[in-house]
Amino acid sequence: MAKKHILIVPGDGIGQEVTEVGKKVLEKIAAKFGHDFTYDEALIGHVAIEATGDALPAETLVKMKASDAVLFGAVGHPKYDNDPSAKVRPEQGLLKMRKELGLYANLRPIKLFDELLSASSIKPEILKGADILFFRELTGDIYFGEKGRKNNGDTAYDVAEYSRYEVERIGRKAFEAARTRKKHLVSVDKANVLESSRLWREEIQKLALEYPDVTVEYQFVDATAMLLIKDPKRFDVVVTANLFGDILTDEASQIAGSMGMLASASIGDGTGVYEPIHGSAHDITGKGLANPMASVLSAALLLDISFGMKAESEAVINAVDQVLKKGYRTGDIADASTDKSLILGTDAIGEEILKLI
Ligand SMILES: NC(=O)c1ccc[n+]([C@@H]2O[C@H](COP(=O)([O-])OP(=O)(O)OC[C@H]3O[C@@H](n4cnc5c(N)ncnc54)[C@H](O)[C@@H]3O)[C@@H](O)[C@H]2O)c1
Ligand SMILES: CC(C)[C@H](C(=O)O)[C@@H](O)C(=O)O
Ligand SMILES: [Mg+2]
Repeated sequence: MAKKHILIVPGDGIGQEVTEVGKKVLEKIAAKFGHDFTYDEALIGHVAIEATGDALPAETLVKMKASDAVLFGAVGHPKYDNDPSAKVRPEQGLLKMRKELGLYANLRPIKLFDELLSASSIKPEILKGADILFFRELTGDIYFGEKGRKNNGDTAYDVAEYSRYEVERIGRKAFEAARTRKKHLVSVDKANVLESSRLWREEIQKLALEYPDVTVEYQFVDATAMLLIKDPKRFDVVVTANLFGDILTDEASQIAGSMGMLASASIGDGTGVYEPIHGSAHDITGKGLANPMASVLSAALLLDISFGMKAESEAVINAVDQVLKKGYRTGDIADASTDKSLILGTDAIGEEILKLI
């Protein structure tokens, strides 16, 4: 029996809807395996701005640091997306959280459940067996460099910056993971153009000497974008910078069938944060249509990585697999062959998952 304190941070839009299902899954696991999980909740994003004027209130950060793990939903609101001049924005809360908690490694597993082979727009024979683990650097790059306007506001800039230390620590995590998998690592950069990428490549090359058992392939990001779709099975572990990782993993979500299937773990030296890779999806908010599996699978990563609970984590993944095997789908992973009566909403498919844990 383990005692753990989990902070639930649903955020905005469908973040609220899917995180509720993720939390229920954690409650079910605690009941089934006899753990004592306690929960608290905190604000981030648009809902936090509305309540406090701040996208990451100090109280939320204090609660995050005091918890054993955080289950996070999403942030964002169309009000800000369509107003580039807004000074306070929901996404600032997410970025500040990552920086303040030192969450430099974002693990994004791209795992295709066999049942979803036909849900992807990529041909099944190209997809079958695809299984990729992305290591996206999360606290550096153009996201956190100097930014501003000059020339009376007519020119804008964002600086992409990496230190050797930042590349080395994410690189090491990726090499260690590659060792436990197929011993093949792809490092993605734009070293033919960017100085920060040239430093990235130098550091990965240095690390490679320490991991002679791992084969390293260096790719330029534009080629990776193409190869992911052409031949996803050629990838096993991928390590890349913050911005490239953001873009490539949304693309790679199509290998898994939908954004609604992709979970992630943001880890560093302190509390880990577990978050779907998708956003607040205001086009479907409030309609009960969101696929909660990314949140459920994020809860599985939380159990495995932060709590070392392998059996519990597998029980969650297995429940998702069984629900898919039974033919249940949310709209985003349904296809022309899906029996309409098996297309469920967020809560209903959540209930099916809970029944199988
Ligand atoms: N980690 C985060 O909090 C995060 C991530 C991405 C985007 N955002 C924010 O979210 C807002 C919307 O951004 P966007 O539209 O570019 O990206 P999005 O991920 O919210 O949505 C992209 C598309 O995928 C669909 N989708 C996403 N998750 C789904 C799910 N679980 N089930 C079914 N369909 C799903 C949406 O309906 C939409 O059509 C923006 O404000 C953006 O800044 C936040
Ligand atoms: C909302 C945004 C700041 C965020 C990012 O770019 O990191 C999102 O796209 C993600 O992938 O978590
Ligand atoms: Mg993203």
